[in-house]
Amino acid sequence: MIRMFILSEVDIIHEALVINGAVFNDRPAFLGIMSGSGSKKGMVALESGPFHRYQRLFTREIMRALGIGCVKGEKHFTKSLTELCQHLTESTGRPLDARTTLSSFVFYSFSVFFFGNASDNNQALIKLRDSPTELLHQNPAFILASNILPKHFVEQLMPNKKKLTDSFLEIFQGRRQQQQLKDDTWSTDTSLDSFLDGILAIQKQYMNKNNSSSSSVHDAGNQGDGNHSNVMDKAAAALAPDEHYMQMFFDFFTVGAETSLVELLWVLQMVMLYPEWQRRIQEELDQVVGTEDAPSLLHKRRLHATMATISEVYRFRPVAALGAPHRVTQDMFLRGYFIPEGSYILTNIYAAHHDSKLWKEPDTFDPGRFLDAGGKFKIPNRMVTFSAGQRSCPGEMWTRSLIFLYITTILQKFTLRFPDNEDRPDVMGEPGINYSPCEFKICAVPR
Ligand code: HEM
Repeated sequence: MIRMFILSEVDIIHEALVINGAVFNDRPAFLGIMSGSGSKKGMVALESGPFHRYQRLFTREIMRALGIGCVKGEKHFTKSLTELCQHLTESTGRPLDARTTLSSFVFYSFSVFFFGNASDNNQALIKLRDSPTELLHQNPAFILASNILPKHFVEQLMPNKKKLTDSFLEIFQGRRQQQQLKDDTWSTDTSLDSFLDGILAIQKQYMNKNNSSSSSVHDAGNQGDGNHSNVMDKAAAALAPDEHYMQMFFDFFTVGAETSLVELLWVLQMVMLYPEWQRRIQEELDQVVGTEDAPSLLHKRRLHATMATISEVYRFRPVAALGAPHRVTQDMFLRGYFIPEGSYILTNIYAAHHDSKLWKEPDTFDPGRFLDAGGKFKIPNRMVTFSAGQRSCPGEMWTRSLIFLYITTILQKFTLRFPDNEDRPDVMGEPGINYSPCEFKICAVPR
């Protein structure tokens, strides 16, 4: 019998995933079956240990080199934001389905970040952009079936996965051919265009190991321990084949693009349900950014109501409400409870964010809780929207940039309203693998 424990308070989540991370950060095997990867490929279902550490290290290094979370990384969003504003302008205030409208732009931002311009001519990715749900959506029954059916049946149930990973491989190999023409000094230190370029640099570093004594993934992971470097080298060797990277791309796409889209939809819905906060955001955008310049991450520190509203949505409606399952690698006591080896752990992020010991009136949407008496934004430190510890979300900075830039760019130019004569969506949303808002329509009225 496998036991499952659900952690529902921020301190306990922290104690398990951060302080006792070595024991609490493995994944249950069923996740590998669900993602079609097994526990030795990709990132989401990967067993804990050196492979996982190595992937996290180079992911962090590539994100840093791409400037994700800083002004340098804003370029990944520019084109999709311009096209979105054009689309909203052309809609002339007519009701638009929020999900259908936003999804293609968010998925496009995602593919630009991942593949740069290399994605522009790939048919499968163009299709993904045009109808993302068609490619990524899987029947929920599949999740149950994947636990009991043999692997080749599961693959037949996931035809979209094959389409997607084939297109990733095509882009990957095409780009590698182009990059092979470049000289050997090309690495993650040089300016990268996309996550894909970062992966190619990592592969090249591995192949040219003798030249990799300057800043490299191996150095980044080496904390003065010769054995550590050795272990990382072995992990690099095991992960060198392309198929590992294809599964990693697949994991990032399926986990990342949908979750960030859904969180963005929550933010939009909340500013429409609470127009007083929408007005406050617009007023401060007018003061701080004006109407001519594009909002930038540099403005974050001066956009207090904006930051407070986004943070309150992260608290109030965390899209990954139950996190992702963990597996315990040895017998353990946590707060007096005995947790046997092999137990599954879920983090109830929703409950942690609605804990009345930490939050006054937790079921009320109130961005004001993140503002001090002078109206300045107070950085929240009791939230786990992106989880915590070695398995915490590697896409956090990308998502935070996306949501900030989308909300500020849209509200600088448009006022969002529900269509007249239509019921407001239920703020409780819809439960599911992702905690999503109910369907709603947007009227974007130019300001
Ligand atoms: C609002 C958007 C997002 C939220 C709320 C979110 C939240 C989370 C949470 C709660 C986890 C589970 C962590 C754990 O197991 O303890 C997770 C894992 C993960 N997320 Fe995100 N995520 C978001 C967007 C993204 C994006 C954009 C990407 C990709 C760029 C991404 C990639 C991943 C991956 C690969 C994992 C597995 C990490 C591992 O097992 O080491 N996520 N995310």
